[in-house]
Amino acid sequence: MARKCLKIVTFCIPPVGSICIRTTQEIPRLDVTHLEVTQQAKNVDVTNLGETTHMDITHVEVTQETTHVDITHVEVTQVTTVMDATHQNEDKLFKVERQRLSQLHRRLAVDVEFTDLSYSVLEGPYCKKKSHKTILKCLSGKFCSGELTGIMGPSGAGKSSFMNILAGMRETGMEGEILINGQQRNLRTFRKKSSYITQDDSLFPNLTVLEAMMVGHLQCSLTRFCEVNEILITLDLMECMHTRILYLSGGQRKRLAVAMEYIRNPPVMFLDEPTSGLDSNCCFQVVSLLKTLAQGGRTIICTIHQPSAEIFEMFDKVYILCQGQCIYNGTVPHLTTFLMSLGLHCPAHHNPADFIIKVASGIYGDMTPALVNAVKNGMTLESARSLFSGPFLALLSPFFWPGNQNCNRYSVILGMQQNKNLIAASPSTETHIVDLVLVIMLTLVRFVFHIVIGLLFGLVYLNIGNNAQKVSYNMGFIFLSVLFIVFTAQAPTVLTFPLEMSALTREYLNYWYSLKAYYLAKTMSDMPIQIICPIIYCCIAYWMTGQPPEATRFFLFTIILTLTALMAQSLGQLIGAMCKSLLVAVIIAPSIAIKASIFSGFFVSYNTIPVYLRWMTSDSICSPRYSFEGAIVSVYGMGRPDLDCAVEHCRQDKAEIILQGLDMEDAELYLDIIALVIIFFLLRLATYFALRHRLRSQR
Ligand SMILES: Nc1ncnc2c1ncn2[C@@H]1O[C@H](COP(=O)(O)OP(=O)(O)OP(=O)(O)O)[C@@H](O)[C@H]1O
Repeated sequence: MARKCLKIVTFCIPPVGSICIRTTQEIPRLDVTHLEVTQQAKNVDVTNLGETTHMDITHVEVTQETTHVDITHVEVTQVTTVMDATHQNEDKLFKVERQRLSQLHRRLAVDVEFTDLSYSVLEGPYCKKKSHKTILKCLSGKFCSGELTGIMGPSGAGKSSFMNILAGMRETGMEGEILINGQQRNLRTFRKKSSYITQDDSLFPNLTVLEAMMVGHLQCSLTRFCEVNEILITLDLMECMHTRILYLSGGQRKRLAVAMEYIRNPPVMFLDEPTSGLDSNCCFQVVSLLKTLAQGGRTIICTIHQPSAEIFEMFDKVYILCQGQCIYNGTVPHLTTFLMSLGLHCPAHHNPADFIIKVASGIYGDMTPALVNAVKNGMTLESARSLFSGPFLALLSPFFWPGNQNCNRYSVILGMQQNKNLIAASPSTETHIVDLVLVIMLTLVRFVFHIVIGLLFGLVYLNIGNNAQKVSYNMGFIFLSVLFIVFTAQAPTVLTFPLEMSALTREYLNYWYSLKAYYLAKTMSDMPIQIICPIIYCCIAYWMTGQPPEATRFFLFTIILTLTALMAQSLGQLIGAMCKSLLVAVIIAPSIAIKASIFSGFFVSYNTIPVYLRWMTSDSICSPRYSFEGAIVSVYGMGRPDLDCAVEHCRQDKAEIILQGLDMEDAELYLDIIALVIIFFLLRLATYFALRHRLRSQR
């Protein structure tokens, strides 16, 4: 057992509670076997200026009554003698994690400083005048690189709002200053440097863990694969590497969300309650991962609800909120000291994290004004410093408060790392292609459905296409074909954006990709199915129902139905993009299609429609009027010869007469095609802007 003499510069002994010892040199994890102190103390906590050090002190002897002494040395032994098995395992795990993750490249150090930060929102019923509600009040502080900072506070204290403001997710209603590395925050640049992991860890459910990790890198290089492997091993996700996200447990999803951001390697990470819903072991894993990331020089800021004492100790700094105000901003070990200075004594063996939440919740009376004042008067970090009076300690004081030092230290170490390629090439095309492959079953169902309905219509309307006595049935077939294509193309796409909105918001606001890239990918990946399905349907139904056996007519009929599918798909996307509620989108979409069908020209001719409603036939861009007209003209127009008729003086054997009956004798097919193409592009454009507006309004 190696014995070592360490120079301890000082330690303070509060009347009750923990003892804080600080050393001048960097030491590895050590166990102190014997330490003479001057007053009874139950909990002993030792920290130093170097790498995090926890000393387990086995014996504390009280020899004299004083509250403040200088100690010149203390006897220590190397690690492992006192630690129990659990501690040993955790320590080992932590070291392995650190070793693994340290192999991944480091990023630029980013310190986030904020001064007099306030945030207010407008609230009140929709119909009445809204009033201002102040959620955050004059918050100031600095979160440094290399630190794991926890934002704590009772429910409704403003933790999430604070994180949203800091991360740049919200701007409206914000006042105050946010500095990044001492410079005014440029939101766009900062968002590229940071990532935000929301509470609901919105992930694309159909990807496997490995696919989710590989997204964004079109070349699946060996290095990339190794990096991903390392992270998955570290996060204990190897076993579920090929499991779809849909089936992951809550803890696995949380770890994957962190891992996915980690692979981007941003210098700043915000996490909204990363441990919510996790068991203690998972919480430990997640927080120790965050600690490791912080030790790699990143700025890690997360909100956390009542952590266990073990997890609480892992935070370098805590920022505690109560009613939107800061009631503590400092290191974990000093929290009890700070509270004591205000007469709040954390009971022995009591978790300080629980204690402060109880204090903030008013269990010990309304302490908020006193705490807020104490923070404003600099008593968080400063308060404990005041215990170390004397010129000698004043000289050494910069060494005692590693928070400030860390900022500089990591800045120096990491400042040389250039932030070259933070944003991955647009991953969305890949995401959606992978997504598409994964929903192959759904695609197959759609293909099969088009074949089955094509056959069904073909059998029901078998060979009626050239029968003059069954013209009305044939028109029914054409109208039903348009309606079938509209519904099958529109229904799945209505759900697309409402279902993906949270994942899209997270990834877009984290600058994984641009909205253009996402939207283009979405459009491109869906398009082949929307084109192939109508073609399959037409190949079956057109010929079975005995429509004119001419390649041109078949070709034009198919084009009209394909354009109809694309238009309906775009309309579905627009409805989905505009509706915040999935339920509303699902109700609105078929209602619009039904409304449009009335004016399609099948149920009622243009001249029969009341004048004041005629605008709906042409101006309503979602109307299948052009589709129906185009399909009818491709079948009955373009100088079609007379139809077969079994009776003499048949009135429906002339194609022109059929068209006249529908007020379509002057209809031009090319105009219908052009109209459908224009509507398609307009709807796509409108969808893009609707999405953009929705994403921007999230800020
Ligand atoms: N847009 C808003 N309009 C009105 N009130 C709001 C709005 N956003 C937040 N609040 C209010 O601000 C307060 C702080 O909310 P916030 O979600 O930040 O709290 P929190 O500390 O994260 O709570 P929890 O721990 O329960 O998630 C709450 O009282 C909440 O009702």
